[in-house]
Amino acid sequence: MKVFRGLPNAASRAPCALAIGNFDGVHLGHQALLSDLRAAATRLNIEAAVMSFEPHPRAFFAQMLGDLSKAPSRIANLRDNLSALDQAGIDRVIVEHFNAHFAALSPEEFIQKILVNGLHVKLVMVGDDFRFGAKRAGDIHTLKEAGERFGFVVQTMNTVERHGERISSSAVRAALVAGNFEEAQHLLGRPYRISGHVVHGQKLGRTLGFPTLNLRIAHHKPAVMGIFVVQVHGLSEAPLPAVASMGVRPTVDDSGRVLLETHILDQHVDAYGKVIHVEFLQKLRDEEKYVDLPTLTAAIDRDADLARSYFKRRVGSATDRI
Ligand SMILES: Cc1cc2nc3c(=O)[nH]c(=O)nc-3n(C[C@H](O)[C@H](O)[C@H](O)COP(=O)(O)O)c2cc1C
Ligand SMILES: Nc1ncnc2c1ncn2[C@@H]1O[C@H](COP(=O)(O)OP(=O)(O)OP(=O)(O)O)[C@@H](O)[C@H]1O
Repeated sequence: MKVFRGLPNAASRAPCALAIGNFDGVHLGHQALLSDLRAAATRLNIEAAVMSFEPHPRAFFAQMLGDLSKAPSRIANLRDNLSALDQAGIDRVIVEHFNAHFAALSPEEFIQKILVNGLHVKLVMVGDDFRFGAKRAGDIHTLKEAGERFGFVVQTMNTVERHGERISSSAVRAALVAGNFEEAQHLLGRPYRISGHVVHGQKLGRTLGFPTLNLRIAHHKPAVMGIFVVQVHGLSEAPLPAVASMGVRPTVDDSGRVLLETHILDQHVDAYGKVIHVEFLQKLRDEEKYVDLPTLTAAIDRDADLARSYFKRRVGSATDRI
């Protein structure tokens, strides 16, 4: 899969079937749409392409208004979203920088400059609620009318629902914020995981007795925040039981930088530079600012014990079923 930051240059503009959206989390609704897109592209013998936006348009508008509480939290980082698009068989992803210039494009300008001249679209696949262009003025009818003029087809997708509710990134965010990882898994069609390269931390964890594998989180508002029971994939055949903290570590750091720190239970692993996948299983608590390091260490000690009990219970219930 090829990834472009902004529109590809003229040499890379092969005709394509295109889906447009944020695709945060690549949930089951997205996957159904991408599967139809893949089939249409194969039928027409053209590339399957996705146009996505960075930052999320609602995060951009929230920043313009100076009210970050209006920005949507982020389900997945770019690496995980791209990897899910790759698995869906997409050939090309265009990550468009969403800025004031882009936001001001009228529906007609978006169609002419981006879809027709920029991407040579032959087919556009969208959900039935699709809106685009400045002030969200364009809809499926605008797109279909332009398709007749410019020679592309518009194909729409019926809404994919679960228990009568539309599956959406917003629904996944709500499940994650509530710590309901089972519901998130039902909406995503796979367990909720965050992946990344292990980076060096302040190495304070070792002296506290809890060394951690640290992943940098590039965005400021992850959908999960707090302390969690997790398991780590990518270091051995079986996933490793662990406990993790996603947050800004107010006791030891005032930079406001978000980190995902994972302590593997009861074994030493050296994973610097490796890519790991942290799967979230249960929320234990919110992050706290402790008065000193011994109080913090005692709290992490309790978290680790709770995580060990979680895994023991899980083994117990698996043996019960045999
Ligand atoms: C299970 C767990 C729970 C944690 N809870 C908190 C917390 O509530 N408040 C906090 O400031 N830091 C918390 N931390 C982060 C620690 O402050 C951090 O891991 C420690 O300072 C070592 O970081 P370093 O190895 O990157 O230096 C937690 C870490 C883990 C692994
Ligand atoms: N449940 C669904 N069924 C069918 N199509 C969907 C579904 N969810 C999203 N789509 C379509 O997938 C494309 C990308 O969607 P996008 O990520 O922008 O929306 P979303 O998942 O509803 O996210 P948010 O909740 O952040 O608005 C759009 O064409 C959208 O209409």
